Amino acid sequence: MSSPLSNRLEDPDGFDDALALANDAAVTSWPEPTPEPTPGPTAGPTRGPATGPNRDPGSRDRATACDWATARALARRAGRPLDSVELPLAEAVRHALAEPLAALTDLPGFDSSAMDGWAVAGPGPWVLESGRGLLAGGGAVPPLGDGRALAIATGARVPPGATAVLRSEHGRVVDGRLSAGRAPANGTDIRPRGQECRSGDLLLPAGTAVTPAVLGLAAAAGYDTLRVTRRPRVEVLVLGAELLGAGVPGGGLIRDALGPLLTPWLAAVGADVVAVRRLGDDGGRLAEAVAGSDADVLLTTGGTAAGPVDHVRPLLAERGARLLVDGVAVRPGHPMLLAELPADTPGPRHLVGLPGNPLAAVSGLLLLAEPLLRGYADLDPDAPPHSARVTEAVTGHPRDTRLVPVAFTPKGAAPLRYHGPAMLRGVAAADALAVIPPGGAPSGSHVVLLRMPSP
Ligand SMILES: Nc1nc2c(c(=O)[nH]1)N[C@H]1C(S)=C(S)[C@@H](COP(=O)(O)OP(=O)(O)OC[C@H]3O[C@@H](n4cnc5c(N)ncnc54)[C@H](O)[C@@H]3O)O[C@H]1N2
Ligand code: MOO
Repeated sequence: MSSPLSNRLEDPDGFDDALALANDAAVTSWPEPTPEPTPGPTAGPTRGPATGPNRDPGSRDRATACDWATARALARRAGRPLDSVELPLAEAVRHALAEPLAALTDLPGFDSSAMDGWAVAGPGPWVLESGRGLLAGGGAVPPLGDGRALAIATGARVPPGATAVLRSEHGRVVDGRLSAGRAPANGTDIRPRGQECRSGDLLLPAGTAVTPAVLGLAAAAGYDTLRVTRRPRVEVLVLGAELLGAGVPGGGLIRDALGPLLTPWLAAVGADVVAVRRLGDDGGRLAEAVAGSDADVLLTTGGTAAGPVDHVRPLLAERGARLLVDGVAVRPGHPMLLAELPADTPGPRHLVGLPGNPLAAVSGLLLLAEPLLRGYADLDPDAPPHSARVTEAVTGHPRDTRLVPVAFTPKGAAPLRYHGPAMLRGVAAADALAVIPPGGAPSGSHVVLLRMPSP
């Protein structure tokens, strides 16, 4: 019997073990990121609008397609940071700081106890002050005289005159006198005011991604709101008369798999999805939707090839759009495109055309949509290409780069089955798409990985 991983890539429609593999998968450790190549002067947009619906899509793509890294770099360059907005902390997460975060207070704002125990003044033993002691959040505290001690809780203000805090487990109280095995050195377990920062200190530079931890720091430093770069507003136009929005498909119709996938995916890479509209195969409705959109970016699915109802390229040509990326030499996903819409008309600046085949659409998300949208949002590319060893040989395309779903395992990146362009089973279990160069990747060789965005 073959191993559960064998023949995955030779038999893309065969029995799937992707989920079983994913369930066992542990995250591997990642070598240094591979820098993204910067396209040279000849790698930029070289052509105008597409040239009509009736040419052979394969030959068109070959003539104009760029490589995957150039596509990412062009998309990244096209997405220029948007204007800034002031948002309450809770809404600022997953944005980029539009201005440096400077402390509005010293941190800590007062000398505070790092431990539960006693504030002590001078070398012991000490006379213990009576009363309940000092708690976090208490007001001004009277000075502590030399030779005296006072119970104190973690986070409470240390009284003036105290020289150290003695931890509760290091002291003993007998008849109102506190003694310690060894007297604490001056400053022990006192967090001095301003230890982490002084008011006005730069805590984080502009451009930092606002993570939950950044929100915590901002709150600690006195912020209720943050000025952040606006996230791009994206409208998704799902094309295809065969697509159902709900229910079990049948009768030649299929479920729209991309609408549900795209909203959280786009949110995860730094965009706000303002609408997902299914437009069937109606070129007129598509034209109206493009003309009437007030989003920053339009994202279409399907209709990128040269079939009778593939309206995207012809419409872009009609509108005088410029194709920044017109096909990418990857499988799946080669018909993907990125267009710049004319600046003299209001509305979206860019349109990303994802191929209709679901895995091909995921390729387009990683190569075009993600870098473009993160550029708009001023976020670093979320998934700088990493690399890992493939756990087995992966067959290559003769000329193009293959993007193959892989799961992270302790032994490296394991290619998954069901990676055909129309399939989602492989990618649903994947941590990344592995970039397989033309000709293939031998077992154990390093390949670049395009990671799935975290939810
Ligand atoms: N003569 C050629 N035909 C095709 C070529 C080619 O090189 N020469 N390339 C093929 C490749 S590769 C792809 S990818 C597709 C891209 O076509 P479109 O972007 O025009 O996509 P559609 O034709 O609209 O759909 C393709 C396929 O995907 C299904 N689909 C579409 N949208 C969805 C969705 N939201 N959820 C689930 N599935 C969807 C659709 O039903 C089709 O089966 O062109 C090939 N043709
Ligand atoms: O390249 Mo298509 O985009 O294989 O599915």
